[in-house]
Amino acid sequence: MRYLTAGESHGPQLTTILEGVPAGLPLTVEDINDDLARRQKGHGRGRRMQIEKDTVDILSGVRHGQTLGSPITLAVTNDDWKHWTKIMGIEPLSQEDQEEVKRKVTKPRPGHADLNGAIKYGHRDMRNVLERSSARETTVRVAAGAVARKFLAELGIKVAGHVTEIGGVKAEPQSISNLDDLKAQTEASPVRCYDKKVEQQMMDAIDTAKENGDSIGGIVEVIVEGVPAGVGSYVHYDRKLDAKVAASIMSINAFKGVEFGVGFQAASLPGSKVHDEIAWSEERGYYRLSNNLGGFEGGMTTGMPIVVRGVMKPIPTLYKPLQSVDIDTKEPFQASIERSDSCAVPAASVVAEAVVAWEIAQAIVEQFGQDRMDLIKENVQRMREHAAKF
Ligand SMILES: Cc1cc2nc3c(=O)[nH]c(=O)nc-3n(C[C@H](O)[C@H](O)[C@H](O)COP(=O)(O)O)c2cc1C
Ligand SMILES: C=C(O[C@@H]1CC(C(=O)O)=C[C@@H](OP(=O)(O)O)[C@H]1O)C(=O)O
Repeated sequence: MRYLTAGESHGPQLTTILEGVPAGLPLTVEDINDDLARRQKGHGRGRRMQIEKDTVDILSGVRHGQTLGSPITLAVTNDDWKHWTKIMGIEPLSQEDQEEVKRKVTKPRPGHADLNGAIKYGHRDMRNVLERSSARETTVRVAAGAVARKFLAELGIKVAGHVTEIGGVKAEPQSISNLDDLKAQTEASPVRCYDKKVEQQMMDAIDTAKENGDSIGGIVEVIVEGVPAGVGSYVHYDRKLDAKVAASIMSINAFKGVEFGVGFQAASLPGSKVHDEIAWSEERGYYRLSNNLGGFEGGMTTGMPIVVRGVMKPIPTLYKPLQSVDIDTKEPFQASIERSDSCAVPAASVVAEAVVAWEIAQAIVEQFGQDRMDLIKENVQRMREHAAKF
């Protein structure tokens, strides 16, 4: 399975084409809209989220509520487009419109793709860069992820994402063993954090940053339960599933690092506190006495929950201006801005769920059969039985 996305932040719509989703997967717009709505929430979002009410149109690849095996086209309309039809118009500008729309973006914002993208593509108007580098694109990645999540649910695999840290305020390591309970707590939280004790502190940290014209980042965690052991491979660098999952997290705008299980703490722990000892029982087959490695050994799943975290840097557009240089005049200036999120870590936890769900679903389709939901289900079940008896 693979997908491409297209669309500018203030253009008419975002689109994705999903290739290789097996035939026979039940799929409705509601399955996708639910995740789109979850991505729009979260304390710290800016005014744009009041304009947009993201919903999907399924334009191909689904008939009577079932996938066909043909490419699936998903589109989300930008409600803000109506305010940008001239600035973002597709046709060449008339003389009269040129006067009205002539203001180019020549002042690159530190932390954004603006300057590097302009140098790379030769754009003297950096709107040509920022429109596509914007995280608005994550809308359709969440739509693609919702399809992957539906696929995984058919195989009894659950995916949950949440926030574990915002602006230095940390949640207690979670002790909830049931993923459904964890999800219920997270969904009810304005910062998508299961730890009620720190929720208010997280919101206060966001509000303080905003009052100071600043922004903050944080850490999100995604847990995937129910993936059989042996998905991925150790035989080649580009078949290692942990590497693909890490790349998917790093592909989210503003993400700067990834860890699995105990992650970076492994640098200071002895091996006896890191490696997950192996046990066997009649009911469970092989299992681990701990899950410090976050569900991966040798680029393959261990059968334990996958636990992956990503760190998001603070939002780069600040109300407190940072210094930059105008690319036309070469004069220094201090950027001031009109609107931005001050913290998007809760929203990013939904994006992280989506990209991880896609990678796991893709690995399963590749390993257990490409075309038909019923055959994939049988093959996954066979693999589970094989592992239990092994
Ligand atoms: C859900 C989400 C919302 C974001 N909202 C904003 C925003 O409102 N303002 C902003 O400056 N950056 C925002 N970002 C981050 C930028 O898109 C990102 O930092 C920028 O494109 C540069 O990419 P890089 O940080 O990956 O290098 C957001 C990121 C995500 C994931
Ligand atoms: C539109 C979304 O996020 C946007 C991501 C973003 C950026 O620079 O990444 C900048 C802001 O866009 P605007 O300048 O239009 O307010 C955010 O609102 C979204 O998440 O749907």
